[in-house]
Amino acid sequence: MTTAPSVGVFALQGDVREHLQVLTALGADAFPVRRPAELERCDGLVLPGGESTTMAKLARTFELLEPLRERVRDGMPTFGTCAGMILLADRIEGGTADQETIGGLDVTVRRNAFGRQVDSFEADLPFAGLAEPVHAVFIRAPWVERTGPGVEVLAEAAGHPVAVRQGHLMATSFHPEVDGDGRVHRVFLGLLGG
Ligand SMILES: NC(=O)CC[C@H](N)C(=O)O
Repeated sequence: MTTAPSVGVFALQGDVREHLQVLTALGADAFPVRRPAELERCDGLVLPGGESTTMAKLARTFELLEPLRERVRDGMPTFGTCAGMILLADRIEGGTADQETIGGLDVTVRRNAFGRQVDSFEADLPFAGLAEPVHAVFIRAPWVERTGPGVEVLAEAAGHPVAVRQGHLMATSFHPEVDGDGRVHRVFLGLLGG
């Protein structure tokens, strides 16, 4: 690509720094997003892992929720990881009664799906379009319970989708930012049109 794409990382809560590092290493102009003006600068956005109910509440408080919904609806490439996957989902199971999302991704996501016994685990998963498996780190992770017709499954674990794509939207249940392997982020940057 001729100029580096501007890629924001939602930064009101969650593991922001690791995403910024991976995106920067891949040549993106990566920066934290806490305000609507910062969101306006974004060619693409990452919604990191964290706590999805807290992230949604803070987005509402800081007047980012509606602008986020608008940008996602208007086609901004957006990548949600773990809690970020929950935020992108149109439907949640196991959420709190009043839990809001940004939405846009036609999936039903189950929060904390892998159960208490396996709070966190790691697995090497085949990932559509990548020659070698991805080392996936799951931390109190969701899985995708149901997908709409336009949703492509990129990876699965325990018989459920854990990475999906629908047009300009992409989401993983796991944390591709923690082991320094930039391949999944590179797939996302490919959605920015380069
Ligand atoms: N690592 C994570 O992002 C965990 C997500 C968290 N369990 C939630 O429901 O928001």
